[in-house]
Amino acid sequence: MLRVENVWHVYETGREALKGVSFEMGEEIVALVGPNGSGKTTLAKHLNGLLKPTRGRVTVDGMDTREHTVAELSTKVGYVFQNPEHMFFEENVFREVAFGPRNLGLSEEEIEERVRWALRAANLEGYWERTPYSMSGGEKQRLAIACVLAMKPKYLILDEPTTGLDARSSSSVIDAVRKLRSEGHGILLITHDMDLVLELAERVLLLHDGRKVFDGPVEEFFSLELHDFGLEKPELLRISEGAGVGFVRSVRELVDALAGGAV
Ligand SMILES: Nc1ncnc2c1ncn2[C@@H]1O[C@H](COP(=O)(O)OP(=O)(O)OP(=O)(O)O)[C@@H](O)[C@H]1O
Repeated sequence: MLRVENVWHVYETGREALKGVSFEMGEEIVALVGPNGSGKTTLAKHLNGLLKPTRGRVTVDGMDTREHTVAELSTKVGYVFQNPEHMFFEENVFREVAFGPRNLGLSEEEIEERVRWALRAANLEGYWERTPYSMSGGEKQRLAIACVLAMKPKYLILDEPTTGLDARSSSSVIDAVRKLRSEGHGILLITHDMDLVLELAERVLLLHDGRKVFDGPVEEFFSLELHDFGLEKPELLRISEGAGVGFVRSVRELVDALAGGAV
């Protein structure tokens, strides 16, 4: 369980980026949303100890982040940053994914097993010899996920994992996230993409000016006045509501609902 208890974060500039945020998450897909500057990144960085609370407490499966190093916490919480291409420096995918486990001092056999597993989970089987810089945006995004997964973290933080990707690449990333969820990982998705929230999230956490203003199911989130938070309802929902169908999560559900209504 990731547990955030009444966390305040004040940067050296005096900026109060988090003002008493509390939440918990387990093995689920939670979308962390909110306007620019609302505190999403600041909150996410508390979950793997990159930032420590000014006040309050953060625990990762009972480990207080103040009492553990980022290296220790990174085996529990993996953070995939935005624009991951700047992360790669090895000559091939195998070496890139093996880098983290190698630093853990694991045997060559165990390293290879982890790389194999991580590449499979990220839908990158058969990419061992590829050079990271020759890969597409979607492949790089999945490679970044594989690198973090090879540390076998229980929880994953994904920062805008589909931004800038075409539909096909996005859906590979989405498939990879679903697969991880079904294998017992908890995933925190930081995003401005409301279509992605609708498609993938099980729960939504909305921040506004450093405060948690909503924490609940996706359907309830989309019934909020999202304009007040600089967010837009997905087109799919606007169409389904216009058609009198109500809440749907995919084009397929919309079509089924319309077909059902017509019978
Ligand atoms: N290192 C820092 N020093 C001082 N202030 C910071 C620092 N990092 C972030 N802030 C401020 O803290 C507030 C929250 O920033 P944060 O990056 O957490 O927001 P965000 O919701 O992730 O925004 P975005 O959607 O733009 O990525 C903002 O006002 C930001 O300017």
